[in-house]
Amino acid sequence: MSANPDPKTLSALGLAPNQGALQDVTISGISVDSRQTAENDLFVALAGVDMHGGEFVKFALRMGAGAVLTDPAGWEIARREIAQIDVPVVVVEDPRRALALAAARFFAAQPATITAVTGTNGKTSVASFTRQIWELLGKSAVNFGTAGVEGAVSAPMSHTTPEPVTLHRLLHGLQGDGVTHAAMEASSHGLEQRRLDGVYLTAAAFTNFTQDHLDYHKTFEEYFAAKSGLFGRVLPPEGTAVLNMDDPRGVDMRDIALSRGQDVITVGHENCDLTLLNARFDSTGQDLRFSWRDVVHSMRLELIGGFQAMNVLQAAALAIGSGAQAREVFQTLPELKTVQGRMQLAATRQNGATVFVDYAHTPDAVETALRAMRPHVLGRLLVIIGAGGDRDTDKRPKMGLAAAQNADVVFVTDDNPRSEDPEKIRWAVLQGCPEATEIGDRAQAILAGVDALQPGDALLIAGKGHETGQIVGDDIFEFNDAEQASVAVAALDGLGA
Ligand SMILES: CC(=O)N[C@H]1[C@@H](OP(=O)(O)OP(=O)(O)OC[C@H]2O[C@@H](n3ccc(=O)[nH]c3=O)[C@H](O)[C@@H]2O)O[C@H](CO)[C@@H](O)[C@@H]1O[C@H](C)C(=O)N[C@@H](C)C(=O)N[C@H](CCC(=O)O)C(=O)O
Ligand SMILES: Nc1ncnc2c1ncn2[C@@H]1O[C@H](COP(=O)(O)OP(=O)(O)OP(=O)(O)O)[C@@H](O)[C@H]1O
Ligand SMILES: N[C@H](CCC[C@H](N)C(=O)O)C(=O)O
Ligand SMILES: [Mg+2]
Repeated sequence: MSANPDPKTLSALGLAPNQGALQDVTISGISVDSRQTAENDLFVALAGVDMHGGEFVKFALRMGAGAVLTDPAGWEIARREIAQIDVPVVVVEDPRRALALAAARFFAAQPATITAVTGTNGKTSVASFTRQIWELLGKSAVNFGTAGVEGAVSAPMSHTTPEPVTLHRLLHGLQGDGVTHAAMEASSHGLEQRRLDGVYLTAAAFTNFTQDHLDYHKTFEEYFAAKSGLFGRVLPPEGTAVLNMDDPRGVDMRDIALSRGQDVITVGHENCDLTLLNARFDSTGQDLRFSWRDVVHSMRLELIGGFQAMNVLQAAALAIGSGAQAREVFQTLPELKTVQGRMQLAATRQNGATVFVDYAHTPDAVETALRAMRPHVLGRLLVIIGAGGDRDTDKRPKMGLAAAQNADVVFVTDDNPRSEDPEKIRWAVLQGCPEATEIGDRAQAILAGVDALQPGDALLIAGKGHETGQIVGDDIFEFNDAEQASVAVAALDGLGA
């Protein structure tokens, strides 16, 4: 998947040199980092958070760069530092967008059907459900984002939304592998930096908007503006916008989508195209009653948590908006599996009590996960929590409090103590939940939690989700919550359990 496609001219990439040597040249690759620039690459000098890529033009040229793309500030810096630039230079106001469009043209091929989802929470879940629906309809499909590439192709990824060269190399490779359908996550960083502007989307979804990433976006409005770019800029007018109208910002997104001439599918609890009318929860899932443009359907979901139903309906709407038949899409829903490490049913005791694993590692997430579980549980709700070392210390007692307020029984244990003294971290968590049982060893805590389960009870093991290691000092010990839950159930109920 890593090979570059055939070399192309700047003009074929939509780039016209206006500085340096004013001639069209053929480039063999595109690079945004001088350290990774190869002979005849187009080097793209971008404004960074700390420095400007313009400072590295001289190094990129030494590496053999065949052309440069930058903004006026980058050009100023480069010109100051380099006596004469003999390669063509393209100076534009928005080089990130020019890069995204050029990368799309350079790699040329993309799967025919691509959807993107933005929102503070639920992106990975909606993308995974969309891919699963397509697979159940017989398509060759992937989703990609925080959890890497999953589905017809598996690969790790370092970003939720990769920068354009990595993104289009991936899409080109997927198309070559016969993948026809891809569901991607659009992070607010990715949208702000125009990383996906060259992707041809058939449909795009908005899940919700709450506080996050204010370190990068500075204000709520900037953060919203980044997200709304998915509909205002990236999704073409012939695309379908799938919007969660339960979120107050859904109305703003709808105005933007309609002003661009996009089709809109609204999703929510009242008066929407796809309306969630009712849900009945039980120990392993929920029965949904929903309407699609006034026709009522009912369907079983083997998923825990009211918010998962909304994620599933948004995924269904993305599949419909990309051309699938609604009735066929709805028939796949009972087959959907939860996303790894997110409200994942990890084990069931012989007495019927259940054990779930979730990635909740903030006070808000602990509360959300426990509240979502409550209607599924006839008996008591037990939780195991811990807080990471070398991370926000302020959240520790708050996580303890969220656990105490929303669960009936709390165990406090270790979760990646890293360089810190684990006892001190547990002590801080316990300030919020003084009644909790403290068991430092995570495997022992899981065993104790599972042992305490009576018929009708459920246990949530929070914090590590899909993680496969426990970080202690500089060591990483193999550890997986779901695996440990199964081990504990087998030990207590016998191996056949
Ligand atoms: C905050 C942010 O998004 N930063 C991105 C940004 O880097 P930057 O602005 O800090 O770059 P810089 O270090 O100041 O350097 C400026 C430019 O000079 C170049 N350079 C630098 C040094 C050198 O020797 N030669 C050289 O050419 C750099 O490649 C860069 O283009 O531009 C780089 C190139 O496009 C990105 O790799 C980098 O992502 C960094 C790695 C990152 O971690 N981003 C995270 C925050 C991110 O995008 N996260 C979201 C998900 C968030 C979430 O939902 O949790 C994601 O989609 O993954
Ligand atoms: N629709 C939703 N509304 C509220 N909370 C949700 C929703 N979907 C998921 N969550 C919560 O958010 C957590 C992360 O879910 P998910 O990974 O799907 O989100 P994400 O947007 O991809 O997050 P990230 O930005 O970290 O990649 C889940 O463990 C769950 O507790
Ligand atoms: N990626 C996040 C999540 C950590 C989850 C939890 N297991 C922890 O180690 O705190 C972090 O590194 O802060
Ligand atoms: Mg994600």
